[in-house]
Amino acid sequence: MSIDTDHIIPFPILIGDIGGTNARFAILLDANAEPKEFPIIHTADFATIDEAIQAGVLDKTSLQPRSAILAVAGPVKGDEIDLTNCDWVIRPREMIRDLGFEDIVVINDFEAQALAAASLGPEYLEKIGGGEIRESSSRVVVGPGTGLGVSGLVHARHTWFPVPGEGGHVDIGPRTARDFELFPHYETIEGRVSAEQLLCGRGMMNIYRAVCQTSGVTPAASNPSEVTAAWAEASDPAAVETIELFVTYLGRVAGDLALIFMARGGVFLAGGIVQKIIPALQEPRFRQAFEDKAPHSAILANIPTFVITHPLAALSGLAAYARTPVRFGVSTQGRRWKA
Ligand SMILES: Nc1ncnc2c1ncn2[C@@H]1O[C@H](COP(=O)(O)OP(=O)(O)OP(=O)(O)O)[C@@H](O)[C@H]1O
Repeated sequence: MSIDTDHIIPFPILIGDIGGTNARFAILLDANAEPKEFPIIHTADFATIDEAIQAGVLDKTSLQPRSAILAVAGPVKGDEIDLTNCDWVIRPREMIRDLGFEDIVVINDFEAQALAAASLGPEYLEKIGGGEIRESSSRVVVGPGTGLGVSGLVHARHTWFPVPGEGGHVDIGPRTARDFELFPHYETIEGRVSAEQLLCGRGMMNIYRAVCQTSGVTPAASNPSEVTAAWAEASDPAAVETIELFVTYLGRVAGDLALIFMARGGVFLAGGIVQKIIPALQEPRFRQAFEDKAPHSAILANIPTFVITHPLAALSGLAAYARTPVRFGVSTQGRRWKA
């Protein structure tokens, strides 16, 4: 990985977190200012990202951003960046020409989550279980959302290096007697139960259907929010078991990822779903699954786990990077365009 030595990104900087459903924007006037946030934009309301930026940001302020740092769900390759789960295509050269930017950087949304995990204060972290952060040790971010995002975060030479990967697609296997009943009922991807098959919105429904099937009950909930609502009200035993299994599997996978990165700096759970099930994560089963890693249970017991509770975590990670890019080893090679 080669690191761009040209660290200066000129202010004011537009930062944007472009998800499948929502796009969130803010402008940073300078390195010390708080980001000026704009109302969340539904991607479906605009045909192109350029129109969304024009109407949702530029028309609403007299500030003219000189640069943009955008985080997108999907791989950043070439001069035309397609977004997963949304029709927008990012064409940085056209944005420079039509919207007046001088400098555009596009990174992956999970790298932005990793930047947040490196920079958020304790007021935005809900601790689950024991262990203490070891400063300057590696960290891991795991985020069940539309898919299962994973990123490592390595500290070296006074710099945080996000390590984007496809860790959400590792295998997950049965452990308990109940797992052995359920696993044959889980929908697979080409015959495989990958972590993402269980740990995302779609994955929650996969678990729920298998629980209903093996318990001989008709599913009452038809989407993840109905499952979490029924769990919160304790109105549907299958939904309650689904969330218990969801947090157990999340603990199992988070523990594996912590071992891989030797993440003594902590494991950070990101995304909208975990924020809705914090009480379930606070019950012992999440940490039990996380620490159940013989012969290394003692190591895991000392690794802290957190839910990121910041409502705009990716944007806050981008703001930290925009303020002092030199603190972060974000490779911009092939992902930066200048006028
Ligand atoms: N109340 C809820 N409880 C559980 N899951 C939910 C709830 N609301 C939405 N979801 C699920 O969360 C997933 C979306 O996750 P998240 O909100 O983290 O967004 P994302 O993947 O970052 O995408 P985007 O940024 O495009 O909105 C979807 O699968 C959705 O069904």
